Amino acid sequence: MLKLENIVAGYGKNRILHGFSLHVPKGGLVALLGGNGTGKSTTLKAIVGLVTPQEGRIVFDGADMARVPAEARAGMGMSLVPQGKEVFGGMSVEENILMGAYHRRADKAGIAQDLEQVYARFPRLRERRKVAAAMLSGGERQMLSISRSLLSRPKLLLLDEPSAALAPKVVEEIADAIVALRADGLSLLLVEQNVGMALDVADYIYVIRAGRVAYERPVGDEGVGMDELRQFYLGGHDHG
Ligand SMILES: Nc1ncnc2c1ncn2[C@@H]1O[C@H](COP(=O)(O)OP(=O)(O)OP(=O)(O)O)[C@@H](O)[C@H]1O
Repeated sequence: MLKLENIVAGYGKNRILHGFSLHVPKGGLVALLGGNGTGKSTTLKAIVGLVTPQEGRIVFDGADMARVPAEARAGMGMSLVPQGKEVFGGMSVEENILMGAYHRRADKAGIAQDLEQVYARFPRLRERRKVAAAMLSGGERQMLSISRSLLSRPKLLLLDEPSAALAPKVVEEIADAIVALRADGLSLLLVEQNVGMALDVADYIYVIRAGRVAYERPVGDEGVGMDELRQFYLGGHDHG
């Protein structure tokens, strides 16, 4: 679904990614872990086209993204749920969700169907659909951001630290929602600082450090474990 090959990217002369590679298979749930300022958000920006790589290749659903502008990438089926849980506070929950369908606003029947699906997945949003989004809790805002992305009917969902600043119980709810989306056939790239949550949901883990892959492993019986990962994640020693 998504392949990053030796991406070199940054801001002006400030290089952040130094040959970063990553693969999200169709239907896969891949987690990208790393500390503050290691290049996780920059990776997501490169994928959606907000940062242009100086070197390397991004292939999405079989197409080279080099000449595809950011606006076109959303229409091709990738959607970013940005960090920060930003919502349009003065607009209702439903109006916020519907903004995700802006590029296909003529498809009234399809949009109604997708809205129904999103409400079935997040009943709390249905209950609060008329409420101003500013009134929502952090967890509800995260659900709203995910729902807005889903209204664009993505093939690949990119999530930037969905667990940030949420209580453990709410993180569990978000994790359950992510697993359910994957069960529906969506491919997901989850950027996280919450190692436990990532290990619970992902089937493959990358750790980024200083703009490079420091560690990568499948999750599971014979794959990566919490102790091992913690050692790499917290900066024990470099790999490869
Ligand atoms: N728009 C920008 N212009 C210049 N430098 C930037 C810009 N955005 C990010 N950076 C720098 O790039 C580096 C990597 O940032 P990035 O946001 O990719 O890190 P991150 O791994 O997502 O960290 P965090 O978990 O804190 O969000 C940081 O040193 C940051 O200061």
